Amino acid sequence: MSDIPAQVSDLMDPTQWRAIDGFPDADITYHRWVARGPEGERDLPAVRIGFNRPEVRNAFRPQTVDELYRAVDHARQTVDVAAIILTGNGPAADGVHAFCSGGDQRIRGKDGYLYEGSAQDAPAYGGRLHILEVQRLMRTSPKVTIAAVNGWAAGGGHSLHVVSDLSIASREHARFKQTDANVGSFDAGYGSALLARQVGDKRAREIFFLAREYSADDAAAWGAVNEAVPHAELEAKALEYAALVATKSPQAIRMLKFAFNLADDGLAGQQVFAGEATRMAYMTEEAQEGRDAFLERREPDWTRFPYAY
Ligand SMILES: CC(C)(COP(=O)(O)OP(=O)(O)OC[C@H]1O[C@@H](n2cnc3c(N)ncnc32)[C@H](O)[C@@H]1OP(=O)(O)O)[C@@H](O)C(=O)NCCC(=O)NCCSC(=O)c1cc(O)c2ccccc2c1O
Repeated sequence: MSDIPAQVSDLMDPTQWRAIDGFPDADITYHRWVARGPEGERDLPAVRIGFNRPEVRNAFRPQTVDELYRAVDHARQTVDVAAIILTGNGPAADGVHAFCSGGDQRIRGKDGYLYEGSAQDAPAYGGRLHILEVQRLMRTSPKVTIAAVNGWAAGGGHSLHVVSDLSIASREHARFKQTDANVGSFDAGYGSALLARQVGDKRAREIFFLAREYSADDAAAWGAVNEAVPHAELEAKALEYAALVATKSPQAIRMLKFAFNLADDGLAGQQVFAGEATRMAYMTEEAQEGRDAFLERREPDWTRFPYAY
């Protein structure tokens, strides 16, 4: 039985989680959902990733993004994980809750976000904008990402909820504000284009151009989040979603996720979808006949396989 981890957030019930080896609590926390009982401990099919910088409304700096990428990729490669819950730890000392407030403006250099100690003008230390790599990984990972928006979702944090497959918002504390244009930034990729798909073009332009603050109920009414729930129920609801996803066929879920992404992701989306189609084809006797014929140095015998109509 693993140790019960520290309670990293008001909503996290530590008895339901175990820390994941190799991921010490730092700018993010990363936990595996578990069931503990008299018979011992059993892993359950979800992980929880929490932004862990509540003092800056969970803004991300380059090392946060590195840790986030590594955790999302670890979850991607963990075959008994169906869903990733992405949320923010907190609240901060002033009692304010945050999901994520985007790039940390204090360490923004002239060409991106800087690692601690990096000299702005040294050529080896360019600024980073690699939250976009995390967004791409979230799209190409077969795991369903569920944003549990517990507080402020602003700027690049707003975009992370937009890119998530599903979003649930705390009715009391979730606040949505797309501040990119306030600070001379713009997510001109998924953060704006997918938002327009979700809420409609005029509303998406309003959200970006006016940078006003919106509530969980606004977001639910517009289809930007799946549900607004009482704050105390937010993580339980996210786990309920994850558990439901895990009752479905893994193959069907990944084909559906990649099918939803395909048109918007162009040829890159087609490639991801097609990769899974190839995996299914490899499982057929027909494809195996091709492999076997090559290895046995004979002509393949396709006569058993019809030209289906
Ligand atoms: C999120 C807020 C609306 C919350 O307002 P509130 O009044 O509750 O809190 P404060 O403003 O007082 O903040 C408390 C405390 O936290 C610090 N802080 C908050 N957000 C950040 C931040 N993003 N960076 C650094 N510090 C932050 C704040 O300074 C206070 O500190 P004190 O020491 O004074 O106590 C409000 O905080 C807010 O509007 N935050 C900024 C949101 C924002 O503009 N984010 C950046 C948008 S740009 C972006 O995220 C982005 C990143 C990328 O990497 C991209 C890559 C490629 C394309 C686009 C990208 C992109 O757009």
